[in-house]
Formats: sequence, C-alpha cells, structure tokens
Amino acid sequence: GGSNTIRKGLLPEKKVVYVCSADFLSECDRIAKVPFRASITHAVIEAYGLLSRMSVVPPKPATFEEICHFHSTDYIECLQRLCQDDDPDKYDEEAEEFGLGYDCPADEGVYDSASWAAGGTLTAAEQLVSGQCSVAINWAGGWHHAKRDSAAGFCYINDIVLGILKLRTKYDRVLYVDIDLHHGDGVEDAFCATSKVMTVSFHKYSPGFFPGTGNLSDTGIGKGAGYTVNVPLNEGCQDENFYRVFEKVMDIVKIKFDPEAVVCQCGADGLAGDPMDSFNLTTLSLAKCVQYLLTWNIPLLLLGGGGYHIPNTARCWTHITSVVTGTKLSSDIPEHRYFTLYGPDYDLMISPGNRADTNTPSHIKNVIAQISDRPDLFV
Ligand SMILES: CN(c1ccc(C(=O)NO)cc1)S(=O)(=O)c1ccc(-c2ccccn2)s1
Ligand SMILES: [Zn+2]
Repeated sequence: GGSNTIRKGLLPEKKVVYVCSADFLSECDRIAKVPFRASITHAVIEAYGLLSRMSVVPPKPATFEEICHFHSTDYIECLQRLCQDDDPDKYDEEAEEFGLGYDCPADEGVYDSASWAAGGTLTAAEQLVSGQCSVAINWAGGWHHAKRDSAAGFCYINDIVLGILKLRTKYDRVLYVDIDLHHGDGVEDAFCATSKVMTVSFHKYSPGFFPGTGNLSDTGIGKGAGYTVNVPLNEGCQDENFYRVFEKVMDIVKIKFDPEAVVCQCGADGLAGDPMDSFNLTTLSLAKCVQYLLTWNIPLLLLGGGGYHIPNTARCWTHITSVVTGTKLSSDIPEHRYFTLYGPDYDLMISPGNRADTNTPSHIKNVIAQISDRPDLFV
C-alpha cells in the first residue's frame, strides 16, 4: 500500500484537500462521545502513506461571527458562558431552552472542540470555493443534529450548515447527502424551506429511535417543498440493500436537481460492531456511496459524523480516503501508534455481523417507488 501504489486506469487524479494540524487533532480528540477518534483516524491515514496523495491544509477555529451565520447569538453566548462555568448546578432554565444539559453537557472545552471542528469544515469549503481542489475532507466534522438555537444529539455547532452556506456563495444548487445511521435533522431543518439546497438522508427510522424524524412524508415546505428527501430504513440494513437504495435515489436526485456541489456526511455508526447496534453495514457500501458521488465530477465536501466503534470508524474513513485519492491499499493495517486497537486480524476490512436485514425487498421497492414517483419532487 502507500505512496508506491501503481495507479491503473483509475479516474483522473482529483486534487484532494485534507484538513488537519496537530492543534486541530488535539482539540477534536476532546469531543466527548468520540474520545481521540480524530487522532486515531489520522494515524491510520498517515500509516498508509495517504497524506502524500493529498494537500494537507491547517484550519483555524470558527469565530463567533462565523458560527452566528447560522446559530443564534443567544444560543452561542449561552454555550460559551456555560462551558466556562464549573458549577455543577449551572444548568438553569435558559440552558435547558438551548438543549444544554444531560444529553448535551456544556463541559469545559466543548465550545473549543466544536468551534475547531466547525473551522475545519469552513476551511474545507473555502478550499472548494477557491477552486484549490475538487474534493475536501474534514473527518472531524459532520455534526448534523445541531439546531439554529439549540444543541442536540451530541451536536453543538452545525458545521455542515456553515459549510453549505459557504458553498452557496459560489454554487447556486448545493446537495446535502447524509449516510449516518441517524436522520440529518439539523441540516434538513436549516434548508427545508429553500429550493437552493436539497437534503437527502438515509437513516434508520423506527418508533423511539433518535431523533424520530425523517419519514418518507417529510418532503420540505414552502419554496422547499419537494427539496427534502428522506429514506427511512429498518433494523439490520446490510451493504447490498443500502447501496441499492442509495444508487436508485441518487440517480433520480442527479437528474431532477442537477447539483453544482455536494456535501456528504459519512457517519459510520451504521457499521457492524458499532455500539448503536442498529445497521449491519461494512465500509464497502459507504465507500461505494462516495465512489458514486465522485463520478459526478462536481466539487465534493466529505465530513465525518457518528461512529462510536472508533477503530471501525477509522477503518471506514481510511477506506473512503483511499477511494477519493485513487489509491489501492493492502488490507493489512501497517504498524503505527494505535496498531493494537485493530487486533486480532489487523485487517482494514470489517465483516458484517449475523443480524438479519429486516428491509424486505418490498420495503426497498416501496421506498424507491415513493421517491421516484413523487409528483412534488423538485418541481
Ligand atoms: C442522544 N442520542 C443520540 C444522538 C445522536 C446520535 C448520533 O450518532 N447521531 O448521528 C446517537 C445517539 S440517543 O438518545 O439515541 C443515545 C444516547 C446514548 C446512546 C448509546 C450509548 C451507548 C451505547 C448505545 N447507545 S444512544
Ligand atoms: Zn449517528
């Protein structure tokens, strides 16, 4: 593997920007639900020699002003205040109003790590807008549940919305695709009333499963009617069904919306072995989804998201980075600082678990039919 890999007949070389720096990694390592995931992922990408196939660009943390291009100043001021307060009883009524508390604690450092992750996404989007590259990657971004004035689902600052707003300064129609296990509700809410940004989310949808939104009938409002697409899937989804529905839906989206740029949240919590224990995917289908988007030859922003089995998440985003850089990798993970996390096989690939895929052929057919036959879509 690595930089001496022979490239045979792969797609023409795409310039890839990879947002990273030592400060960026140490700040993003502090994201509470995924401790050290930023450094662990970076270490495998580096061990495979993939850094030499990309242009590494150091980000700055997003400023208060940049963050408030989407979020309300009241919410962000409250977030900053609470993160600086070490009183355990600091969660007053205002905190609750802004979603800060049990599920989304405003602990010391939360504002800093969230603003660095958002800065990474803004830097990546700026690289695409300035034409420096055709693909830009921020594996520490992808916090899709954060709302304009509240934290939600471990997400505090919605870096994805900020990145899309940055892309919209140059591109008229921007597509958002979300392949995380969970519905990308924060991004959908931000753009549900506009026809300039289409959001397409593939996720587990079942009673009581977080966040509970994202049904087929959720299609956008006002000028945005028809520009929200939701693909609800059931327990145990495996690669074959996932990619089949992805490809069919995206074929329609491409024809009808004809995007000028695309943002893909590559949350890896749908992988077999994830503590969320819901889907049964391997990195093959998630990487195939990105490979599919590459064939469109339009600017592509790739972001992380969920992914709580940290070695498998690192495997997934390394696999996707190799696809984007057109680099074939050996399946033997090279020796590196976190090598022991990958035992006992030390293999880049993961195997599906033996849970059944409860998405019947008729469910898959019905979901695709309801989307392709929708009169209101993209009118
Ligand atoms: C707040 N929740 C979220 C929110 C967002 C995500 C996510 O990854 N979104 O992309 C996951 C869980 S939640 O209520 O479903 C859970 C909290 C803790 C959960 C958990 C913790 C350990 C193992 C399994 N599940 S799920
Ligand atoms: Zn998720």
